Amino acid sequence: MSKGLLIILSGPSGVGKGTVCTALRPKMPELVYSVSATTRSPREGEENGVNYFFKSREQFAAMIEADQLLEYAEYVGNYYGTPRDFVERTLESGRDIILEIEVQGALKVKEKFPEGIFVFLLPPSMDELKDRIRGRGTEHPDVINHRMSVAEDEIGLIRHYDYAVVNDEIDLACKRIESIIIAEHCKVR
Ligand SMILES: Nc1ncnc2c1ncn2[C@@H]1O[C@H](COP(=O)(O)OP(=O)(O)OP(=O)(O)O)[C@@H](O)[C@H]1O
Ligand SMILES: Nc1nc2c(ncn2[C@@H]2O[C@H](COP(=O)(O)O)[C@@H](O)[C@H]2O)c(=O)[nH]1
Repeated sequence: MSKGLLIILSGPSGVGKGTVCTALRPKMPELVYSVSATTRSPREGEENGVNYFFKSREQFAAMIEADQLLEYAEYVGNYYGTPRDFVERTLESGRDIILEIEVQGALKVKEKFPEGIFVFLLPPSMDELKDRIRGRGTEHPDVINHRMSVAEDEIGLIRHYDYAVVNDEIDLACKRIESIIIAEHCKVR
């Protein structure tokens, strides 16, 4: 049996990665979604094991020490990482898996899995990005400013990705990602 595809979806905070993944689920029910570990506090409505595995800094450090993370990064004051076992088992079973992660982590995945499919989600404009992250209403204004300043650097690393997808309209962005995955399955390897 051939291995599944590893799809990495990155892009600046607030561009709509989570929204696009949620919209993609009913369209691509066979696609598996990786749940990350983080030291960030849960937002209202977020559930442990569903949105993230919420960890203390000590617990996260223990996961690093035990080599349980495929990649991890510190992002705007918190740690985020991808549990390794789940990703590896999913790929071995022939299923495709998508990681929704920030850019430093994506570049670490690329070192280990250069055959991964690296997709960068772009906002229609930087003003729209700021409106989206503000409009979500989940972060303190200082954190929004910090995330926006990181966003410029993140977009500067787009050359390391295989595909750039503009998230102008959610349905269109989903279709573009769906088309990329279908095309990657048709690729002669
Ligand atoms: N195409 C779109 N048009 C308008 N609003 C959008 C679009 N996509 C997402 N949004 C809105 O933008 C906000 C941020 O989206 P979302 O939380 O999915 O971003 P994210 O990239 O996952 O952010 P983070 O990296 O911080 O987790 C949400 O309020 C969402 O409803
Ligand atoms: N390197 C990783 N980045 C991750 C992971 N899981 C999520 N993220 C990214 O962190 C930022 C902030 O997320 P938020 O939920 O606090 O808004 C965002 O870009 C996520 O995509 C991970 O496992 N590794």
